[in-house]
Formats: sequence, structure tokens, C-alpha cells
Amino acid sequence: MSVRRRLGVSPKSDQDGRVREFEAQDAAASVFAPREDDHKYRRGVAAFVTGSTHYPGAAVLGTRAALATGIGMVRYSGGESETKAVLWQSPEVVADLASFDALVVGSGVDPKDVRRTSEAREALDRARELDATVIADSGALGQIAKRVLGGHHVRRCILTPHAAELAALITKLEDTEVRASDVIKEPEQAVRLVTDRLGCTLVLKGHRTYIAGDGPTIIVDAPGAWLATAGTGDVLAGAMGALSAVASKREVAEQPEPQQLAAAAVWLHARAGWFASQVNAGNTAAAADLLAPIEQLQRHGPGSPIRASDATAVLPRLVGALVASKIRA
Ligand SMILES: NC(=O)C1=CN([C@@H]2O[C@H](COP(=O)(O)OP(=O)(O)OC[C@H]3O[C@@H](n4cnc5c(N)ncnc54)[C@H](OP(=O)(O)O)[C@@H]3O)[C@@H](O)[C@H]2O)[C@@H](O)CC1
Ligand SMILES: Nc1ncnc2c1ncn2[C@@H]1O[C@H](COP(=O)(O)OP(=O)(O)O)[C@@H](O)[C@H]1O
Repeated sequence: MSVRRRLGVSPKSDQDGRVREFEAQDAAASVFAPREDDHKYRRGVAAFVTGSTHYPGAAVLGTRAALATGIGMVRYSGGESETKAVLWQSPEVVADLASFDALVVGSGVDPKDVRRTSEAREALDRARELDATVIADSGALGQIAKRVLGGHHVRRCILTPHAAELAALITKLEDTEVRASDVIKEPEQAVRLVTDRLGCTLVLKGHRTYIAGDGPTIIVDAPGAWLATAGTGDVLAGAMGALSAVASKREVAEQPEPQQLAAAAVWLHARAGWFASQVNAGNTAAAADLLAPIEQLQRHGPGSPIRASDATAVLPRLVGALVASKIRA
């Protein structure tokens, strides 16, 4: 049975959620270079409550992705083993949640992990006090939905499920069983339903990613399927956290809507997947291989429109930059 028939989503919702494509210049509007009067706090701070004893890698990938995307400071809170893993890979990370502008929570957190779930709850309370943007992934999806429905105000929230996670979320919200295959059949209805219900931006990840929010639903198509490998979602959440934190420090008139920010992160991430695969002789790259292209793309890419179709023209320059590193816009 369809998501629409199961849940009674009206045709009006479909019309309201008209889809539009997202281009390089749209992504560029959400990527900000540092200003002369920035310092580490004014540039933007992203905090992470991600990873766990079982999945320390999710914490490492997310925090590294935020640093690669461009950020004033990354903070991290976790148990001893995951904190050690993060700091070993990124000594610039500060291991506390003193203050932050965006919170990334849930990647690599099993909702049955009592310790991490309770730490995620505390972080969400802190985000509320600080009026920070929340990017909820994987293990935090159910928790954020429960809070929003329970009347906890979250100024800006972005949820990043894959199809199975979105099906589980809708099942919980609507108290009727929805499967991943239902979501895959009618993705636009599925994302619209959750966005309307929770008032959060909803990013349904996949080869084609749907981003629903206040405006028409945005579609970002990946140029290839190279992102279908473990940990790439953790990288995406990290990049989204960094873009959100940095944007929140700009003048109000300059600040993109959460839906635009989320789509920009998806765009950057998808192009990084393509570049990583080219650097890797056309093969699937590992999630960590996305970090260098993300760093280069946020400096060069969105400002000078790169698409899959014309990417070959840019590739030699990008590969050169990857090798030589340190090239500034
Ligand atoms: N190095 C690390 O630390 C890593 C940590 N990670 C972290 O681990 C945590 C749990 O991740 P997980 O892979 O065990 O569970 P999860 O992704 O929920 O899959 C469960 C089932 O859902 C389905 N399914 C999955 N994707 C689907 C899709 N796109 N579309 C449709 N269906 C899809 C699929 O079912 P199937 O289709 O096979 O029946 C699958 O068996 C999570 O917090 C994550 O952040 C990972 O990032 C890996 C690297
Ligand atoms: N076939 C595919 N083609 C393009 N992109 C894909 C494909 N499969 C997955 N992705 C992308 O890879 C990422 C996977 O995220 P997720 O499912 O959370 O995996 P993980 O939990 O291992 O990080 C998402 O950004 C998604 O859009």
C-alpha cells in the first residue's frame, strides 16, 4: 500500500511540495569564507554527540568532515574510547560542549545505547538553551521527533534519515506500519509528511536525495553511486553541521534557510563523492576519501559552478590541488 493511502496525505500536500532542482550556484549561497574580523567563535562552532563504543568511526568521520568543510571550532562529547579516537585524528577538536551554534547528534548512536542516548538528550537540552541548530541523524531521529511533538522548541532542526530510518520514523509518528519500500515508492509524500508534522527540514538520503522544508521540496541527484559505502552519511551530517554553524554567525539577511543549507551540504557531499571516485581511478572511494574533495570544493567548487557534466574540465586542477593541498580561494 502507498504512503499516501496508508496515511491519508492529501493531494494538496503534493502540490505544495513541488520539487525544484538544486544547482551549484544555489550551493554557493550557503558556503561562507572566513571574514577578516572573524575569530574561532565568530566563525561558528559545531558540537558533536556522535559515535559510541561500538561505532567510534562515526564520530571521527563527522568531526573530520566539519573541519574539512570550514568551521571556527569543533566540540565533541562522548565516552573515553570515542573521544580518544576523535582527538587522535583531529587534535584541534575541543572535548566539551561549553557553547555551540549547531549540534550534530545521533550518527553511530544505537537508540538502545542507554549511556549515549542520555548524553544525546543532555546535548539537546543544551542546544535548546543556546538556540542552536540541531542536525539529527540515525540514533537521534526518534528522540528529536518525540521532543518536538512534546512541545520542546527547536529553533532549526534538520533530520537526515535513509529510507529505512524514515519508514521507522513515520511508523512511530503515525502509529501505522510503513516500510522502506513504501518510502522509496513515494519519497516526496514521505518527506513532506514528516516536515509538515514536525516543522523540521527532512533530508531523505539516497541516490536521489529529497530535501523538504519551508519551500518546495529540493532534489539533489548524485553524479554516480560512489557514496553507497559505509560512513558516508556520517560525513554528510558533519558537513551539514559546519555549514549550519558558520551560516548562523552571518547577518540575518544573509542566512540561508535550513532547507537551503541542508541541500548545499548534500550537493557538496555528492560532488565530493564523484571527485573522490575519479581520484580513485573511477572506483568507489571510502568515506574518509570524501574529506579532501569536500575541503577543495568548498573553497573552489560552488563559487565556480562545477557539475558532473563539466567536472572533467576541472578535474586536473582539483587533483593538482588535492596533491599540492593548501590552495586558497
Ligand atoms: N564506521 C562507523 O562507525 C560507521 C557507523 N555507522 C553508524 O552505524 C549505525 C547503524 O548503521 P547500520 O548500517 O548498522 O544500520 P542502518 O543504516 O540503520 O541499516 C539497518 C537496515 O536498514 C536498511 N537500510 C540501510 N540503508 C538503507 C537505505 N538507504 N535504504 C533502504 N534501506 C536501508 C538495511 O536493511 P535491508 O535493506 O538490508 O533489509 C539495513 O540492514 C548508524 O548510527 C550509523 O550512523 C554507519 O555509518 C557505518 C559506519
Ligand atoms: N546508490 C547511491 N547513490 C548515490 N548516493 C548514495 C547511494 N546510496 C547511498 N548514498 C548516499 O550515501 C550516504 C549514505 O548515508 P547512510 O545511509 O546514513 O549510511 P551510513 O550510515 O553508512 O553513513 C547518503 O548521503 C546517501 O545519499
